[in-house]
Amino acid sequence: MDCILKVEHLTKTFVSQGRDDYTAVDDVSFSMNYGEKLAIIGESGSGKTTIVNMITRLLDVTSGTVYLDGEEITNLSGKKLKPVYKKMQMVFQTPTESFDPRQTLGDGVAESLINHGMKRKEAMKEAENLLELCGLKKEFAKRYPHEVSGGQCQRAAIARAIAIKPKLLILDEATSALDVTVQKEILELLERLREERKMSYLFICHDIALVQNFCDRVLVIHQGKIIEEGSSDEVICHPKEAYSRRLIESVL
Ligand SMILES: Nc1ncnc2c1ncn2[C@@H]1O[C@H](COP(=O)(O)OP(=O)(O)OP(=O)(O)O)[C@@H](O)[C@H]1O
Repeated sequence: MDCILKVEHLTKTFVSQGRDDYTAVDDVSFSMNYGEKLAIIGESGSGKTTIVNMITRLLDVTSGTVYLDGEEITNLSGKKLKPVYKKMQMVFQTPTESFDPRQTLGDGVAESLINHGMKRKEAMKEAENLLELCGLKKEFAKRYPHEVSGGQCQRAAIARAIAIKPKLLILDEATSALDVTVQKEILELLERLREERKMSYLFICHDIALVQNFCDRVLVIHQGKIIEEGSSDEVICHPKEAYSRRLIESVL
């Protein structure tokens, strides 16, 4: 298989007592090539995070199939997910919340290396190197999450996500909280890592300019369905669907 990620007929229906069933994701299929930068755009509530949560196995699928690097991962759980998370990592919007406040950033980055078999001393050294690679001085390894800025914490979150050399990074609004300069630096860092490590990026993003400048391809989601897909330039400059046009006009 020549794609890092392939999802087929992915569907999620939320069933809660006393409420009507709600299908948040409805028969979504797409694939991503190695080294590709794909964006999913859609208004709030359209199902983007639900798709990501199913891909990352934070949420069970109602139906459909997920393949990562040629292997089906749809129903894996527990220990079987360890090799999956070696290939796929996530970066979220609020990095401060994803680090343990009682641990230094160095400990946070080293943790995943230790979990994957590296000795602690070696992992701490590697954590410093990773922080440096992500544009933070080694000293930041000794700082706690509340002692750094949002942008610095996001760099540390990227350092942690790339520590075990994943092939796919999923970024859910990962640069939304950052100012334009920091955002630009982080995107440059991601591009460098992509070239060096052939990584693929799945972006969940409201920032159309970022999608156009950074991503190769875009999926437009409306009410849980893909309603349009194509190259970033095609979809953003010449959307075919009225919904895509409205969405793009509303955020530009
Ligand atoms: N656990 C749940 N139970 C019931 N409905 C849910 C649950 N989680 C999400 N939903 C609903 O599913 C729909 C899709 O939500 P989702 O979080 O995937 O949207 P989104 O596109 O990521 O939105 P945003 O851009 O605001 O993060 C929403 O209508 C949401 O209310």
